Amino acid sequence: MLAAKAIDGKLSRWRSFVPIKYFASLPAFERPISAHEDLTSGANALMGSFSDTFCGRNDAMEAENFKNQGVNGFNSLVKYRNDENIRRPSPWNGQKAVASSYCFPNRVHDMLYMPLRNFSSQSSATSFSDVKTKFLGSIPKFVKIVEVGPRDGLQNEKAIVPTAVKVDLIKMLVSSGLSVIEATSFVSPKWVPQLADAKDVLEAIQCVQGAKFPVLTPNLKGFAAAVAAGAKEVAIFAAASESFSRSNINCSIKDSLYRYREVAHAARNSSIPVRGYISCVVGCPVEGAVSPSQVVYVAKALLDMGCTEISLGDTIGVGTPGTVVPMLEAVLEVVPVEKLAVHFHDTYGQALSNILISLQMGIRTVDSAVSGLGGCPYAKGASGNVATEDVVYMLNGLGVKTNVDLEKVILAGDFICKHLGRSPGSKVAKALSRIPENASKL
Ligand SMILES: CC(C)(COP(=O)([O-])OP(=O)([O-])OC[C@H]1O[C@@H](n2cnc3c(N)ncnc32)[C@H](O)[C@@H]1OP(=O)([O-])[O-])[C@@H](O)C(=O)NCCC(=O)NCCSC(=O)C[C@@](C)(O)CC(=O)[O-]
Repeated sequence: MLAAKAIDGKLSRWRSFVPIKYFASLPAFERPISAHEDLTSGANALMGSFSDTFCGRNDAMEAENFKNQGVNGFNSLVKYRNDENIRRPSPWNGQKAVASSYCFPNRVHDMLYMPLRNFSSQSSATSFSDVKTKFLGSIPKFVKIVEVGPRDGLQNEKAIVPTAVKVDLIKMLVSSGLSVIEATSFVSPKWVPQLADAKDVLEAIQCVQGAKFPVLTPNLKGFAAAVAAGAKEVAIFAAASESFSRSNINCSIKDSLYRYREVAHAARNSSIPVRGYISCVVGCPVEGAVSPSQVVYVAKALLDMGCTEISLGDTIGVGTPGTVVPMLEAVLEVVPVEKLAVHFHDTYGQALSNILISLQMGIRTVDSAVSGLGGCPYAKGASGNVATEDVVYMLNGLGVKTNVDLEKVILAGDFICKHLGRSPGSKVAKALSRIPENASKL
C-alpha cells in the first residue's frame, strides 16, 4: 500500500511529457469542463451507448417524445432502451442481448437536450469505418499471445502443483491454439520450490506438437539443465529496478547483465533463441516509480546480447497508459517494435487498457496467463497476470486474429482453478459461466 502511494505520487510528474499523439482525444487533466463540452460529451456517450439499439425513424421519434417529457422522460428513455435491448437481438455475435448497465454521463439532464440524430441510425457504415480507422487503425491484424500461466502463473502458488497437473494444463493450452507457452523455470529450487520439477515437466512435453515451450534460465547452470531436458528456447530476466534485481535474482543489474551475456552466448552457440524480460518497467515495489531511461538501458543491453524478443514487464501492475506510453516511446527508440512484447499484471485493473495502448503503438506480442494466474514471489503485492481469456476476448472484439480458441482456454482455466480450489480469475470466464449455455454463441 505504501509502495503504491509512493509510486502514484511520483508518477504525476510524468504527465507533462506524455506524448500528445496518444492522448490528444482525452479530456484535459485539470481544465474545468465547460457546459458546452459537458453537453457534447453527454451526447457522445449516449450516441455510443445507443447506436446499436436505437436505430431507425421510430426510435428517433420515441427519443424526441422522451426528450419533451423533461427529467421523467429520461427515466422512460432508459427504460425504453433497456426494454429494446431485451426485445431486439443484439448485433453482437448473434447472441441475445441482456439488459446491461450502459455508462451514462453524470449530469443526466444533458441527455435530454441532445440533437435528435444521436438516437438515429445516421452513423453510416462509412462514418463508422472512419472512426474505427482513427482509433483502431494502427492495431495489428494478428497478435501473438505468449502464455505464461504454467511458469509465471504457478511460481507464486502456495501449494505445489503436481507435475502431472502442470503437464495436463500445458497440453490443454496447446489444444486451444496458443503457439508459445512458457513451461517452467530452471531456477534454484530453494528460491522457487513451486517449479522444482522443471526437468520433469519439460521432459514430459517433449512429444507435444504445435507450440514452443520456452523456459526461464537465470544463469549458465539453469541454461545447461534446460538444454539437457530438451529446451529449444530460453528466457533470461533482468530488472529495470536495482532493488528488484537484488531481491529477485540476488545480484545487481550490472552483474545480472554479465551473467545473461554468458547465457546468451551459450544459447547462440546452440542456435537457441533467447527472450529477454525486463521487470518493473514502470514501478518497483521498493523504489516506486521507475524512469523510462532505466528501462532503455536494460533493453539496449538485452538487444545487444542477441535477444530475439524483449518482454516489458509491469511486474506489480501499477502502470496506466499514462506511464506505459512514455516508457514504450523511449524503448521504441532503441528496440525495433517487432522485437517487443508487453507483460502486464492486473493488480490495479489496468492491464487491458495498457495492452490496448501498446497495440496502438504497434506492439504485436502480448504475454498473459490463463485465468489470470500469477505473481512474482519477490514482488510483494503483485497480483496475477492479465488473464489470457480476457485478452483473447478483447482481441476478438477488435477483429484481431490470434488463432486461439477462447472456449478452450476457458476450459484450461477451469481445469487449473478447480485444482487450485478457486474460482476463475478471468472476468470473461466468470461472465460466461453466468450465461445459460444455450444463450452463448462463443
Ligand atoms: C538466480 C539465482 C539462482 C541466484 O541464486 P543465488 O543463491 O544467488 O546463487 P548461487 O550461485 O549462490 O547458488 C546458490 C545455490 O543455488 C544453486 N543454483 C544456482 N543457480 C541454479 C539454477 N539455475 N538451478 C538450480 N540451482 C541453482 C547453486 O548450485 C547453489 O546450490 P547449493 O550449492 O547451495 O546447493 C536465484 O536467485 C534464483 O533462482 N532466482 C530466481 C527467482 C525467480 O525465479 N523469480 C521469479 C521469476 S522473474 C519474474 O517473475 C518476473 C517476470 C519475468 O515474470 C516478468 C514480470 O512479471 O514482470
